[in-house]
Amino acid sequence: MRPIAGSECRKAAAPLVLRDVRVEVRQDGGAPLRVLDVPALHIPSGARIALTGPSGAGKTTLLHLLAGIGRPSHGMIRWGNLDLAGLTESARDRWRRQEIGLVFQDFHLIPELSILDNILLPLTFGAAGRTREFAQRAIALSERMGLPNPHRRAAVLSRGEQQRVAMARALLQDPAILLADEPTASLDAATGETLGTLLLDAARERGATLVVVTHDPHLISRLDTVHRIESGHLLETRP
Ligand SMILES: Nc1ncnc2c1ncn2[C@@H]1O[C@H](COP(=O)(O)OP(=O)(O)OP(=O)(O)O)[C@@H](O)[C@H]1O
Repeated sequence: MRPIAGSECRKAAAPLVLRDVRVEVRQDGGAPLRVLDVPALHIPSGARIALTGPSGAGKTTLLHLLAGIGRPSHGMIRWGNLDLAGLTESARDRWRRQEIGLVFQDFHLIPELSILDNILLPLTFGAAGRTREFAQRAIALSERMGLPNPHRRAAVLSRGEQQRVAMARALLQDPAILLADEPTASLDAATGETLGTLLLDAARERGATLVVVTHDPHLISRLDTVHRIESGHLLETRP
């Protein structure tokens, strides 16, 4: 497939290193409950990684830490020289807008807005501004994702179409790191395979690091490395 114009001038992703990362939560003033324990994790630049494991194991918690959404209770998270866990919330938000394309588990679309406006949504919060170039890029991404008329409202889209919008939005600013939470969940097999291919192609064309939370065996088989999490513990790695 044809790369989207403008994607040739991207930055390379930095490698990711986690050490002694723990997340503890407190509910109703009770004792802290450990929901994630990652003694060590290294994700090289441009790697394509699956995070898998049972429901409630801590996969989304880990993915959000990699995106700088929340901070660990303990430990170190570094992207290259950047100490992500040491940044303030606003600095992490800025960093995420510049470096990360994130596909949330439940899409995070605004139903009243069009496909196009949903794809352009990240510009509302960042410094980049909604330029003609970004609008053209959003239309190109929408076509690339196989979406219908970009002026249709998100409210009328199927789940597969919503997922395509979420993926186009994640690619808008040509991120060096792509993170996706269950991108093929609750889609039929054919749609899941198509969206998996779009995601893998997008990562490959950019040389982006790709981390995917998934239970989908077919998608897992197409990624380079599989990390399994159970009850908050990062257990095994399959190259
Ligand atoms: N802020 C929080 N407060 C209380 N519990 C939390 C919090 N964040 C995560 N948890 C708990 O941590 C555990 C891991 O949640 P997480 O969403 O990371 O699991 P998951 O592996 O992504 O699950 P699923 O596959 O069902 O999406 C769950 O038991 C969840 O309830």
